[in-house]
Amino acid sequence: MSQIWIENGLFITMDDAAPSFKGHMVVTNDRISYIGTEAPVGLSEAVEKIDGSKLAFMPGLINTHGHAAMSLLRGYSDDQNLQVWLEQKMWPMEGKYVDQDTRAGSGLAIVEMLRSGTTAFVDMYDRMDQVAQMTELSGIRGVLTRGVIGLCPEDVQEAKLAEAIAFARDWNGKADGRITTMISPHAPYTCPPAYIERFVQAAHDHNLPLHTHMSETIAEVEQNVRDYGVRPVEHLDRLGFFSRPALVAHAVHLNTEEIELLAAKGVAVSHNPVSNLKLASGIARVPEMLSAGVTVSLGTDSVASNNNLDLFEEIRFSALLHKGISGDPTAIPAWEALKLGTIYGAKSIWQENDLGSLQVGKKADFIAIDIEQPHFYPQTDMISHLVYAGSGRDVKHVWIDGRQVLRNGECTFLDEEKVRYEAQASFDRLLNA
Ligand SMILES: N[C@@H](CCSC[C@H]1O[C@@H](n2cnc3c(=O)[nH]cnc32)[C@H](O)[C@@H]1O)C(=O)O
Ligand SMILES: [Zn+2]
Repeated sequence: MSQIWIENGLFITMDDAAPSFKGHMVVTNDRISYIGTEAPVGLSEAVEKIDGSKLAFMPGLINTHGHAAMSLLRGYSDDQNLQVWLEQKMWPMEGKYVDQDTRAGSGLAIVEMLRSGTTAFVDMYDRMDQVAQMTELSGIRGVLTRGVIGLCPEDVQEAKLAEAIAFARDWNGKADGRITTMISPHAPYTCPPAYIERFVQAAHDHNLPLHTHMSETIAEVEQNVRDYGVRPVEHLDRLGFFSRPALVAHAVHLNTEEIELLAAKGVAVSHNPVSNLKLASGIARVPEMLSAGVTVSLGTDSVASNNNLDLFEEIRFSALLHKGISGDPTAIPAWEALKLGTIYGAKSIWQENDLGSLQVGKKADFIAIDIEQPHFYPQTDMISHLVYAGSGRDVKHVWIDGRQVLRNGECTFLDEEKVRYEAQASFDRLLNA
């Protein structure tokens, strides 16, 4: 049995019953076994004590949409809209990837995520065995899925679907349960309807959730109406997509009926504010979705459209952006913004019983923030400070499943120098390939 005792820390729990307090937390093996203001009793003699007096602790952040391996393409194409960026810039480069590139790119992304306090990430890409292996090695938690673009001949479609199913089946529950999987047609505009139906069927057959990009741009919505006579939400609904647990990324352009339908069907939305701003896609109607009862969480999308994986930025953007465009300063208050990055993230990946808050019985996925810095003074409302003044660079330690995966800002299971070297080598090769 291993035990950790965090002494005299400031805990931001994400539990409405006790949002924040000075106190103690005990982790026994991979779960939180005690949290409270009083010192714990009856601990094992071998307990590892951690002085929490200069730190704030909170649940690890959950990034509910991204493409880790695209970290190699950071800064490769800025200041373009989605269509040009994807078709003329990303896809040609991605077409040159070999296994080592996906491995190098996802390694780089994982280091960046751990260093900025993300403990679980959703990843949609191909060559997913590489991503899964890096996930396993690094200690991070992943919800992984082989995304499929279906604009290809039928035999290639068959092979990709088979690969997506095989990956999801092989890796679900692996890495001590840190890896779970989903089934993902890339988007309604890159997969024909009959093909999407096969993903839905596979999700039913193998009891897996579904993930996709949806209603990201006005052009996408218009094209969907032109091609299929309905907007993307109704289109996916007709194809049975929402008959399974589903997580959709973006959902920027929704009308009120669509928001109500997503709420009624229990569809989770990954809001990617920075990527949506950078690609000029628009601003999702998050306050309306939240008041309609839609589960909304936060994603970075890839760094090729962000250009970093610091989820504290999405938290702050969601707190600011929706005030700005609604003219309502109470839109998405600090506590709600933090929930988007934590407990709502856990709900979006169907793991709210295990993740997203510091509560007894939950998995010990938590982060420690160095609050002895000027931007956290005066030390008053740390929830406000974390949202409006903090950043991922303030994260000092990270634990996942009770294992320390980041110590003093450095990954414990990955060789960061090697990761940076390999990312550069891959990029240099891709550029000249
Ligand atoms: N190459 C794969 C599909 C990969 S899924 C992930 C894809 O999503 C793309 N992507 C990244 N960000 C976005 C976004 O915001 N909207 C739509 N697609 C995106 C990315 O370029 C990548 O091609 C195949 O064999 O079918
Ligand atoms: Zn995406």
